Parts: sequence; C-alpha cells; structure tokens
Amino acid sequence: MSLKPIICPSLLSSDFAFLARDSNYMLECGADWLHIDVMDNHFVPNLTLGAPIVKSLRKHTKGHFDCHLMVTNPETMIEDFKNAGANSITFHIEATESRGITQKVITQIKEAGMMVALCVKPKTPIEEVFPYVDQLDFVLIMTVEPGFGGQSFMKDMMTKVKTLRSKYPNLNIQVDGGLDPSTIDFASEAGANVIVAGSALFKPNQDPKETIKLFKDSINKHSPNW
Ligand SMILES: O=C(CO)[C@@H](O)[C@H](O)COP(=O)(O)O
Ligand SMILES: [Fe+2]
Repeated sequence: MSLKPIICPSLLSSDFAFLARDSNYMLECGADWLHIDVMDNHFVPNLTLGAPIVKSLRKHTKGHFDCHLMVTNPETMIEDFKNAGANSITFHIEATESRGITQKVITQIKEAGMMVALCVKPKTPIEEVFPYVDQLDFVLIMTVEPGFGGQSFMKDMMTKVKTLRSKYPNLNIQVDGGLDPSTIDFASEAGANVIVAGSALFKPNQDPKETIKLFKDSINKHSPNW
C-alpha cells in the first residue's frame, strides 16, 4: 500500500479573527486537513481555543478538522469536540498513560465516530505507542516541544520516525513543528507522510500553494524507499 501525502496547515498561525477565511484559503491551496491546536495552559504553557470555536468554524468550512489536544484531561473533551464537528482527535500519551486511561480514551474517540491518534512529545520514547498502534489511524511525533508555533525543527526526532516507519510500513505518520521547505526532506526521507505546518504556510509573502506542492512532491519522492 502506498501512503499518500496529507498536508495539514496549523491554524495556530492563522489570523484567529479570520479563521474561516484562512481555513478555506488553505483548502483552495491544496491542503488536505485543517490542524487545530487545542492548548489548556496546563499541559502546555499556552491557551488557544476549545470546542465552541471549532463548532463556529464548522459552519463555514467542510474541511477535515484534525484536532491536536495538548490538554491534561482529553477524556473530558471528546464529546464536545465530536459535537463541534471534529473529524480526528489526537491526544498526548503523556496525559493519559500514567493514569492508566490511554486505552479508555482511544475507545471513547472511536466510539464517538472519529479518527484517533496518539502523540509523543520530544522526550517520550516512541516505543510507548507500540501497544496501541494497531488501533490508531495515525501517530503524531512532535518535532518541537508542544506549546508554540514558529520553533526550530528537531532533526533528532527523525530517529523515532524511522523506527516507527520500519515497524509499521502502512501507518500514517504525522510530524508537527518546524516543518518548512528546508526541513521537509528530513521528515519525508525518514518516513513521515502527514505534515503539519503553521508558520511556513501562513508567513506573509509566501505562496502556500507552492509550499504545499513542494511538501507533497518531497513525500512522493521519498515514499517508495520507505
Ligand atoms: O502543535 C503545535 C505546537 O505545539 C504545532 O501544530 C504548531 O502550530 C506548528 O507550528 P510551526 O512550527 O509549523 O510554526
Ligand atoms: Fe499541533
């Protein structure tokens, strides 16, 4: 099976006053999913948006909402995000594993009818997700410390991507943080096919259509060698 590139603009870098306009513009430029960073100012030191704003946005776009929950208690938000129109929910294994509820939250998301993914922060070994991978739609490997856009890509995270890719050739692997035209080849060569990018796509004087194409070309070029 060959995996297709999935490009996910991070709305964290959009103009929050014009979320719908910016979301639809990215879809017109060839984006596949809309990446929505949910931060609770507890799991990460930043506060962004929650289900009510996602619900409002849903009235103005048909895009796939790829919700990245950087929150301490993801289990309390699943129903609200489902009702808001979320399509996939990614939660951090660091938020659930120590409480023994990772499996419960995966099941909760699947039963709500959404795609489900687990995410690992840079210091978390990728092996921690192995027991759950067979039930997941994708795995997110952070390539920055979660909390903010515009940080530098952590190239050493590619070891994790390679490990996961060699064990799971058919898995969608997402990377998030610092992806741009100068770093995409490291990610696609290592085996990532789902790319989150905020600043690289929303920066002024950039052509997001061109950048999205460049990302897809890079993945299509490297995926036959995975
Ligand atoms: O989850 C996060 C940050 O925690 C990301 O989704 C960022 O929003 C990506 O932004 P760039 O690094 O591409 O600017
Ligand atoms: Fe994210």
